Amino acid sequence: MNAPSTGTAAVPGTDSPVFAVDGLWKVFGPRRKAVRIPESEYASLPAAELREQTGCTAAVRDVTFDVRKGEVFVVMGLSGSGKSTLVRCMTRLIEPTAGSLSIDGEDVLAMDAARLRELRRHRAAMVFQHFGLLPHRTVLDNVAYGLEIQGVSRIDRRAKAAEMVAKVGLEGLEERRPGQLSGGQQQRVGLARALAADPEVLLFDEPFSALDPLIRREMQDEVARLHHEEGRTMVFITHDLTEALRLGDRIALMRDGKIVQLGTPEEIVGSPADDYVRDFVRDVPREQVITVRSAMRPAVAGEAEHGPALAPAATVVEAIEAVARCGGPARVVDRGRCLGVVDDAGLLAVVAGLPTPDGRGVAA
Ligand SMILES: Nc1ncnc2c1ncn2[C@@H]1O[C@H](COP(=O)(O)OP(=O)(O)OP(=O)(O)O)[C@@H](O)[C@H]1O
Repeated sequence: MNAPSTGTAAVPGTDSPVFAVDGLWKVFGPRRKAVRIPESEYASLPAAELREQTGCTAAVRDVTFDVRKGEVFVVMGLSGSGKSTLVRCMTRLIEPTAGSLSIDGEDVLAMDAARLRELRRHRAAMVFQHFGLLPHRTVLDNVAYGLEIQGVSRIDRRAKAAEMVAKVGLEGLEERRPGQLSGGQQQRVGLARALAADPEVLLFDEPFSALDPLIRREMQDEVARLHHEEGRTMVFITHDLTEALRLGDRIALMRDGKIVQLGTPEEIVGSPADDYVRDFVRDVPREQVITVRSAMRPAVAGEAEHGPALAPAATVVEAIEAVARCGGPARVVDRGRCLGVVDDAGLLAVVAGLPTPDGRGVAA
């Protein structure tokens, strides 16, 4: 098994971390103190043996990552892999067992109750799958609720709430109650409520998993749009690979409480860290994720001067269209400089799962 990748490719935003998580553990079970994880030898037992011998579950095992400013960081994994526990630990809705955790350099584990409240209200707001809306309040009042708790005046909070309701596309529905809305609309109210507090980070816990596929897609587009417009840092939990690939700048793939790979969608699909990840991404249409930066080869004899130009982040699908239209190689151009070319052989190799010129994309 390879060491998990750290996801070193360029992502939007800067490199300064918002959240820094280091060596984090969460152990559940009545005997968790007695088993002394992570210090004891129990820490290295596989999940089933640990449960058998101690009755404990290590839901999060020695997890380390940063969430960078302005990125969408996706935590993905099958049911029971530890996603929710991990993200709840980040604002101490669940107390971690061991490890360190900071937000903007401030130690979250050292925060007192008042500081924690401030963290959850102003700095890292959570959007849940079950929207937690107040049934007897109108849409507008539900959105204003968080501001009410913060002590914002009625006039100001209603103005802010109206702005957020419009932002998530619910204009005209302000006076309805949650029961008079569809699931997707209710999720939009939940989103508007979280946005109203203007948090530095939005944490989404499988927000769309109860929605039907079309509405789900619509909500994903909504999140992508909001992210694009505002550049807000987001942490997004999902068990759906398509959702993860669509939304994530980087993805942490979890299995049995551990991160088995952390990387960009292209790194996860193009260079799976082990057989588990390879199996996970087997059915992903590679040409929609792999970029021409990985598929290009050096230009030879005059190729750098002719042919359609593509940005390095263009996908192989886009390149196939360009190459098919012009009947020759396309150039990969960054700020006026030709980095290389993609031709039909290189593009077909990606589709076929053969190694790309940069060594990625070894066949599954
Ligand atoms: N309060 C708890 N007490 C005991 N075990 C727990 C508790 N909460 C979670 N677990 C266990 O920890 C592991 C990780 O659970 P978690 O809910 O974090 O996974 P998940 O990946 O979010 O799953 P899902 O996608 O189903 O929500 C599971 O084995 C779960 O049974």
